[in-house]
Amino acid sequence: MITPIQGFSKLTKEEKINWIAENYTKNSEHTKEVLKVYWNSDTKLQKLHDEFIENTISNYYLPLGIAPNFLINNKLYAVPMAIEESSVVAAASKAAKFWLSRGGFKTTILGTEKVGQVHFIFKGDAQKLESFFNSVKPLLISDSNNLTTSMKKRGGGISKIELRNKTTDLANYYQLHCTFETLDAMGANFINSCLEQFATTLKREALLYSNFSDTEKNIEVVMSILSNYVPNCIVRAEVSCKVEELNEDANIKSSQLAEKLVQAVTIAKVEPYRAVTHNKGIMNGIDSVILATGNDFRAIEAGIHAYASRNGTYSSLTDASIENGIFRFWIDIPLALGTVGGLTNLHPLVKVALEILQKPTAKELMQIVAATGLAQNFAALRSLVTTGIQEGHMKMHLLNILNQLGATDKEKQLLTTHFKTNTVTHSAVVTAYNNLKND
Ligand SMILES: CC(C)(COP(=O)([O-])OP(=O)([O-])OC[C@H]1O[C@@H](n2cnc3c(N)ncnc32)[C@H](O)[C@@H]1OP(=O)([O-])[O-])[C@@H](O)C(=O)NCCC(=O)NCCSC(=O)C[C@@](C)(O)CC(=O)[O-]
Ligand SMILES: NC(=O)C1=CN([C@@H]2O[C@H](COP(=O)(O)OP(=O)(O)OC[C@H]3O[C@@H](n4cnc5c(N)ncnc54)[C@H](O)[C@@H]3O)[C@@H](O)[C@H]2O)C=CC1
Repeated sequence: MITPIQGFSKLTKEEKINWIAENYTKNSEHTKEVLKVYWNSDTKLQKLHDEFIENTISNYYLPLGIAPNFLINNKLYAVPMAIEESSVVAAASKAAKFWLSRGGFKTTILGTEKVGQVHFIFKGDAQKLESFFNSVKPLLISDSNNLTTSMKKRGGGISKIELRNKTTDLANYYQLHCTFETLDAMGANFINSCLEQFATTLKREALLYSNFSDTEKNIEVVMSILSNYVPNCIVRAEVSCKVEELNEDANIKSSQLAEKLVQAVTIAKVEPYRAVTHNKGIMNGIDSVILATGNDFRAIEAGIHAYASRNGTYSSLTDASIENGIFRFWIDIPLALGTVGGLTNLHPLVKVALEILQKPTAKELMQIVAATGLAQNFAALRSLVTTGIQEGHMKMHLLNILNQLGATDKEKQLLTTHFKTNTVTHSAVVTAYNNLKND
């Protein structure tokens, strides 16, 4: 029987591995071997990775691929993508190549505002709180000067602090709703440090405020934390061309393709079941660049899905139109990204990815990520409304199936050739593999 363990965090890495392998896996020697195969032979590099998180036992690899030919605002990028799913990098590459000869992607930063909140309980007169807040506001700013000096020198810092009365949602609930400019940093640690200082000042000054009653003096701060919902940290990416330029696909007229693409987007705007999958396709592109560049994909995912629901129903992140013979396809997306801080200056592969992207600022990275998400959606929709998704996706997935079957290099070569002219399905690959084995 497995029993709980005390002090797991204090064990050495070797001891942790022994404990987990012996208690939770059938063949502990095999488990230990697998975990160790993934260690880096460079012990210094391995130690760096061990120290990124806690209780590390091994590394978890994801492939890093490249989608070339992204023309974004007339600058040519090769986009690094870290992802486990076949056909995603191919799809982004195909879409980038398609738009390369049609003017490329045009992107615009619509805002860079980050948000953080001090959530607190105040039992008393809302108007007195308002007067107190107005008197204490300069102190909130000046008490955090030591935290904000460098950011201000760079051109950023605290943009605004507002008092928000939320008592109609929850009794006695108020917020300091604060906005920040964090430039090339995602800003979580900067914002959280500022908010915790605001909370300290708020509580301290309330105790000294003579207009408050004893109850009112005791402001209860519940928590101080940034928000990952950043509807004003937004980038737009778009592509457009004459309808007749949508002319690469056999078996469909360009005008018909344009209409079907618009219909596909319209369905995803009105039907949440479809919108979720539609946006999943967009996130294939977004997450993989976020991961490759060492950004926080949980923060990005949470913020984007909240934005997709901002009108009360989960809806498409992309938009499409046909006007005056021009097909236009675009995305507005919230992205709080960093090109300094976090893992960005620590993880050697992240540094390479950022170098491949020509060492972008956070604003440039927002534009690259948005263009990749848009490209991914274009590729998926183009497949969905023409051949169906399986044709291209399964073509890319073929090697995974052959690897699962244990095919040799020679067998893979023969079967890849066979499937150039035959439809890939899981059962067709198993049959072809068995036939080859029995020959
Ligand atoms: C898969 C393709 C690209 C094949 O497309 P194809 O037309 O068979 O490709 P091709 O062999 O004619 O090559 C054309 C270009 O595609 C790219 N390409 C082609 N093959 C490769 C490869 N092996 N490695 C790298 N790049 C590749 C590459 O850019 C290449 O140009 P080249 O490099 O030759 O100058 C196409 O069918 C496609 O775009 N399909 C969409 C696939 C997709 O969206 N996958 C995501 C996973 S499915 C999903 O999760 C999302 C979804 C679909 O549910 C979202 C939604 O519902 O909206
Ligand atoms: N809810 C969330 O999303 C939370 C996320 N996090 C984590 O916080 C990390 C990101 O926090 P950050 O504060 O961005 O990183 P960080 O703590 O590494 O700080 C980055 C620092 O870089 C400095 N800097 C140098 N050059 C700069 C420039 N050009 N522009 C702006 N700053 C510059 C600034 O002092 C800035 O504070 C991520 O790892 C994230 O996962 C942490 C807590 C909560």
